[in-house]
Amino acid sequence: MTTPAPIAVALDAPDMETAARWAGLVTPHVSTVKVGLELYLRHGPDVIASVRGASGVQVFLDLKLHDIPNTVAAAARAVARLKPTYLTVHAAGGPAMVRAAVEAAPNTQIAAVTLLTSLSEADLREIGIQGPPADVARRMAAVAVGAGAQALVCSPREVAAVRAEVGPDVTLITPGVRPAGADTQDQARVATPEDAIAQGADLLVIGRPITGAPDPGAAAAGIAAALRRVSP
Ligand SMILES: O=C(O)c1cc(=O)[nH]c(=O)n1[C@@H]1O[C@H](COP(=O)(O)O)[C@@H](O)[C@H]1O
Repeated sequence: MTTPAPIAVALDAPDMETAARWAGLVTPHVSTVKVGLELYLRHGPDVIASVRGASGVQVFLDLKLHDIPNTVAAAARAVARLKPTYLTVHAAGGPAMVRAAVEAAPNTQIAAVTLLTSLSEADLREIGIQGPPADVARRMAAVAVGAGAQALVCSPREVAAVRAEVGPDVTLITPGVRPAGADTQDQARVATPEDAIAQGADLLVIGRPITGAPDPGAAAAGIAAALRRVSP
């Protein structure tokens, strides 16, 4: 039995049955499954037990909390009892907000999202964020880690810059991952799974390239095998 690959499969499904089926198919091959807004807003906490099953797979709860510190602390406390391995917040909420989440969920790694992978450089200019994405991601990363975040979410294009900023002890998580030749869909700053690992990512978030495949289990196994070839 090979070790599961450092992949979090984004279970962006319309219903719990589909999510649980995908989780069952990919779980032998990957370390983690991710529950996001669509599933959590539809089904609430029940979805966590459903995708976790009996497998012991790690659960990543991606709610991207972003509000005043008091509200984020209360929300983080409310989901901490579900024991997710990771919980996302937006780094742009600022240091007091990130710290509030960290303190409210001491047994969960708070993963601060630096800069959404769907934003292009033109989008960033339009919303008034100046400078190359790597510089912006580094600044966000430094603030979030200074506030106690144990993990960061960034594009694989910026993961090397973020690693240089925060050092080896922070878990770097990269969505915006597409196998060579795959459709990028609404993702703007992407790289292949092999490149993301080579640039220093610890955990790759991959959704539609796996869940949209005719056989999600085989797709996950294929990407896991490709990763083992670059990082045995
Ligand atoms: O926090 C995230 O997981 C996240 C941050 C980010 O910057 N970009 C991003 O795509 N994600 C999530 O990662 C997943 C990517 O899914 P695919 O584009 O289908 O591979 C989705 O569930 C997104 O919500």
